[in-house]
Amino acid sequence: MTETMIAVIGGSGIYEIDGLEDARWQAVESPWGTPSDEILTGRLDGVNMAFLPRHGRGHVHSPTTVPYRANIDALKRLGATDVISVSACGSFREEYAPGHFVVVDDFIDRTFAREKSFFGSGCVAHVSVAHPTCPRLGDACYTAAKDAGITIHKGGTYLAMEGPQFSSMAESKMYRAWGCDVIGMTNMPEAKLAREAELCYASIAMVTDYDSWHPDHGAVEITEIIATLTGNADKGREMVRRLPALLGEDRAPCPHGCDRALEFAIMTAPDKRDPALLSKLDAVAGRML
Ligand SMILES: CSC[C@H]1O[C@H](OP(=O)(O)O)[C@H](O)[C@@H]1O
Ligand SMILES: Nc1ncnc2[nH]cnc12
Repeated sequence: MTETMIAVIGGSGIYEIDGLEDARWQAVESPWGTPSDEILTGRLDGVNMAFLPRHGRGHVHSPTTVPYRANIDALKRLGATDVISVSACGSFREEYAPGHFVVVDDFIDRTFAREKSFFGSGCVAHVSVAHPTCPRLGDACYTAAKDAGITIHKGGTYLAMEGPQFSSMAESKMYRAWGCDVIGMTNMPEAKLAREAELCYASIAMVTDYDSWHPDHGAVEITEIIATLTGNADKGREMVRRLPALLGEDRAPCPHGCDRALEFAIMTAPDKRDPALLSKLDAVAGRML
């Protein structure tokens, strides 16, 4: 058994969580750069918690400039075992209405201006992201949200776009035709990096709008998104408050293998590995190096 640490990455509109015992914001240094902000740590119902505002307090980072590698590395360094991403999103389905939550279980990654891996020349690794989220963690979020009276849907494919502009109507219709359910700008490469770092990752998408495909709704307006976000953010915090009781203080190995993702992934021969890269990989892959 390992001691659980639930890390929450708060998206647009979620810059803090309340109710933590021994709460303190702490700076965590990472060889992958400076994380989006300090990390709020504490305990909730006896379980270790960490909270990181993805865009930084005051919303400093755009979806492209969020330091995804530093964020995931810093959470791993602190001892996180489970990462829950809570994000605003647009919806491609009539029944996934603004104010509803979706447990995302797959992604299409259309981002193109971000560093997507901890690995590379000098230490090459290929992890599987066939199933990019953790069903155990997603199920706990679903139960927590239901218990909090939130309308939540199980399962959805999230289209990760580069942004920062919203999609054109033609793009929106195309993503819908591809079978995508929701759209946002931040869950990639975050989910891929969490897998490389052997962290369980669940994504809860909070619907704020119908993107631009819907004939009865106009273009996405940031003012409308912000209005919906305010209500969603309170619900998101309600869901988080219920998670420690569901996940527990100690954690059995992940039945889906998220915590063993690197086991056969590293390709580079030990004598060909770059010592400088290996030293940066101490937290993410130290177990395997
Ligand atoms: C505020 S609307 C656009 C913005 O909101 C989402 O951010 P996050 O995923 O961090 O909640 C979306 O991905 C865009 O970055
Ligand atoms: N329609 C949308 N497209 C991309 N990111 C979003 N975040 C919230 N709504 C969005």
